[in-house]
Amino acid sequence: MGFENEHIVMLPFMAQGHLIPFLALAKQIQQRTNFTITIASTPLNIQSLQSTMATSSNNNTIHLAELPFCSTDHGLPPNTETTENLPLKQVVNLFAASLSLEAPARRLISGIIETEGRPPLCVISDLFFGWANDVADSLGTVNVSFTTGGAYGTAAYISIWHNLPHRSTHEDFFTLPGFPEGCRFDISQLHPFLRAADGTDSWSRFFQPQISLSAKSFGWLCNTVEEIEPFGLDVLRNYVRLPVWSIGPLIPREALKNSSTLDVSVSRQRAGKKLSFPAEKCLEWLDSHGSDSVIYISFGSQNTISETQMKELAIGLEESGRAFIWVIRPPVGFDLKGEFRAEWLPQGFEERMNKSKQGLLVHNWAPQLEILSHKSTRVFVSHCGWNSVMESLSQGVPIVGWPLAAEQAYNSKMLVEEMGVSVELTRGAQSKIVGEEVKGVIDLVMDESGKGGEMRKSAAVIKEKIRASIRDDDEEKGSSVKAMDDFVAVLLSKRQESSKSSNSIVSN
Ligand SMILES: O=c1ccn([C@@H]2O[C@H](COP(=O)(O)OP(=O)(O)O[C@H]3O[C@H](CO)[C@@H](O)[C@H](O)[C@H]3O)[C@@H](O)[C@H]2O)c(=O)[nH]1
Repeated sequence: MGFENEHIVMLPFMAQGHLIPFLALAKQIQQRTNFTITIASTPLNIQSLQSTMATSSNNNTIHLAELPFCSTDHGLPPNTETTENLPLKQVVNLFAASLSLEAPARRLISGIIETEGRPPLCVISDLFFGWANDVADSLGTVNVSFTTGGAYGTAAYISIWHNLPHRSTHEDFFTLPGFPEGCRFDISQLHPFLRAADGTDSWSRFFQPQISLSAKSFGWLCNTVEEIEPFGLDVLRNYVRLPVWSIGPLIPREALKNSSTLDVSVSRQRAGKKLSFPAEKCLEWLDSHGSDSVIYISFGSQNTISETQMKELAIGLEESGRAFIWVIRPPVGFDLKGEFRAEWLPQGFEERMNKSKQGLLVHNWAPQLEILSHKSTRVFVSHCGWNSVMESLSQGVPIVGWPLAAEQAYNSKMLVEEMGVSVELTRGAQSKIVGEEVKGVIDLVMDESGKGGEMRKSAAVIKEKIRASIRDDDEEKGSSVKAMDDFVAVLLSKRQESSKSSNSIVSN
């Protein structure tokens, strides 16, 4: 049986922070093995992936398949198929709606079996799609869960959902099953939805069963690197008791070379996004600033901060006198797709920043990886979404954390305590923060002789470890390359075993 004819079906959750690494994973597996990959998602996500792939080469064996989905059937606004632009309180409806993909996914895989005469080698499903285990199992294949988060953050997040540890503490902190006793988590590191969770609310009703089902998968893939998260991987492996292959970073290889700035076409090949501001202009703006002088600020694809916080962040940035690029969206409580209003910022802020060239406000979406890889970028003020973390560290850029939701607070904790590459400015969209504190943290991280210099050195070490993990030459293979090879070999030997046993059943 020719292994080159193998087929893998991928089922990503509907969010940019998941679709981007899923597509990168598909490309990596495809380039390494020549397998056929089918990524299946809802129609609008498939359209967006299609436009992404139209700009990149070498994807002739990555197929896209639509799974029928109508957002209004699930109480979501019309044409809403991702978390982007969806207020956080409605994101839970999208999670619940994702359960409706089980039946079409099953039909899709059955169709593949009919055409190819055998089941796909495996299904790779999002960690949040535990239902894919049952689909794979009943159709004669295996499901592998892919966490688009890091090991530490994922371990903390799943343990919190399983155990709801805050329900049994009266303190401001809690310990977490799976983590050593001495590793304490603060109640403020729980998003208000999680703090209110008691097992009967709509978030718990989705996460608890889906994560438990994913813990029954054949194994897990994790978008991290063995050498940068030894502790997190230990905790995760002990907790799920499954093979966990760390195959990150899922970042275009062009961004991991030692040359300088990336070509702007990379962002078009990643998100299929229409950049609201020409990417070339961002890079020109960065070119006009000195090396290591610019602060980059972004809260990912789906989070935003409050109006008061936005004003204070603006005040702090202006008073710091430092150059910055800020990817800015309407604050919490406003239509995220709507026009940006100047009243959300201090009076005359954007004009002053444009005129003095101190700051560039990019509305909605920026070419993030290109900005991070530019020599002028010095530090990233980030919500600590895992893709942002990996992108920043792969460029040796230290982080100022402002975690907002999901597992971001645990990513931030790990960046501070385990890696020493970050300081946390504040957490949540409800915290009180004043401009002076923002300025204080900026001064701290820009100071090369103190904390800022230490963070930068640690980030440079992590960058080298990330780059070494993808080394793939005759002398040496990096850990992520070995993990990917091992993952594929294990699946193929499972396939051989099952075809041997079905042959022996036939001959008996
Ligand atoms: O203006 C922008 C904003 C984002 N991005 C890209 O979009 C992705 C954003 O991903 P991430 O940083 O992980 O943030 P989220 O979109 O918030 O990601 C979700 O998914 C992640 C992976 O599971 C989780 O770690 C986060 O908590 C969760 O919110 C990254 O690749 C960015 O480069 C851009 O290119 N331009």
